[in-house]
Amino acid sequence: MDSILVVNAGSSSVKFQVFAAEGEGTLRRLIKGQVDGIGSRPRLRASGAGGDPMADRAYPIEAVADVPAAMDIAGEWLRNEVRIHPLAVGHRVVHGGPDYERPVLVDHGVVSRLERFVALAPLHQPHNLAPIRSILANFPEVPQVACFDTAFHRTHGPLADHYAIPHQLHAEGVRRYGFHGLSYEYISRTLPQIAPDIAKRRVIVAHLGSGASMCAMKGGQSVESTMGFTALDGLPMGTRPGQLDPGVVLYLISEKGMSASKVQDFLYRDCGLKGLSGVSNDMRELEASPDPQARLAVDYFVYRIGLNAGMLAAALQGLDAFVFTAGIGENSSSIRARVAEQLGWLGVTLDAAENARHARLISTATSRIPVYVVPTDEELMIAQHTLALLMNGHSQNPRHERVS
Ligand SMILES: Nc1ncnc2c1ncn2[C@@H]1O[C@H](COP(=O)(O)OP(=O)(O)O)[C@@H](O)[C@H]1O
Ligand SMILES: CC(=O)OP(=O)(O)O
Ligand SMILES: [Mg+2]
Repeated sequence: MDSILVVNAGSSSVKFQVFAAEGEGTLRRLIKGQVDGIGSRPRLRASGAGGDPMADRAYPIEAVADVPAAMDIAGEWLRNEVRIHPLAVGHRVVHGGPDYERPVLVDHGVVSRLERFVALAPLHQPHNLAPIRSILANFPEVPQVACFDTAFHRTHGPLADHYAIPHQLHAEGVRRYGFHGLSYEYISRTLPQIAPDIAKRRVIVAHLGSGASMCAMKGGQSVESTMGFTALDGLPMGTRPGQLDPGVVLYLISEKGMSASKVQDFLYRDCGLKGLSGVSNDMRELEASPDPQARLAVDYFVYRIGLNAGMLAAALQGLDAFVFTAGIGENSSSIRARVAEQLGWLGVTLDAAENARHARLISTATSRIPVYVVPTDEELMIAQHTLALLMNGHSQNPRHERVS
């Protein structure tokens, strides 16, 4: 059977899915899996078409210390135990820079152009490109498609796209790209099935995972994002600080004598929930911890989501709905409840029981702003783009099938 393998390396997880490509551009999910808890509680889990478990293995923290180690575990399982031979492979590539506004078939030239953005996404880009390079070297006949986090945000107008810096830097690519675009694209294509009228209006989507950002959408298109040139800006994340006065970076260099690479490591790996709590980068561990610093980190996360929601509501000149997605947004009813409290002044009232059972609609019938939980599916988005590129040579409007 013709299958498409999708690989999505995030900052705390490697996610993968295998789809059967059936006639007329239809996809059927065969396998869904992930290695998550990298650096905290590593675990490989995978399930088959009907959700039947295929693997569930825990690893000691030192056995899966980073994303490449997680990638090896997922790759070995798929090769040696599932024995898949995909027709094509679709990859999430976090940074597409100014050149790529849609998915692209990969060759050596594309890989070298994407390597230029490694410095702009050091937690992701190297891990996105490593499997592409390895498949190019070992299975050059297998088509590969790169799908970009940045592409969905290319609808930003000039005000959202600029920093107040000399124009020459913007011309050479120092812009507010925005990330998590495959997740937002999936929500944008799914919302019309859930709430058709609302999908046409002003919506804030909060992608709260290990990396976290929010997107202001109007009519299903991105008009503003909390992330910018890199995936460091905006909300606090597992190990990244989110919005930070650039003066702090100058202080680290001039007063602490830190080199550029030390500062890079610090900002990408030692800050955020991990740095502030001193306990963990993993929201599950912070929520379970009695440590006051862990509580401060969770409070800060919730507070900054509220502040940024105010900013995005201003960009949209109002708000018609709020959507939670990604690891924390889909699974933590207590974070959702606390964020909703912050959004009370905008007209949000949660239904505690619906929130506790992770319902699709979690606001009360009288809430002025409806609040939804929509599990994201970046891998399905990537599979659709990959199939569309293989079939038509372009991927502007992939079919959006619901898959089991
Ligand atoms: N039940 C849960 N409660 C709270 N947080 C959760 C839960 N399940 C997952 N998470 C959090 O979600 C985050 C991972 O989200 P995910 O979207 O998979 O991240 P990424 O793709 O960036 O690696 C982690 O911080 C993890 O602790
Ligand atoms: C861009 C980004 O932060 O991605 P992730 O949340 O998957 O780490
Ligand atoms: Mg992710």
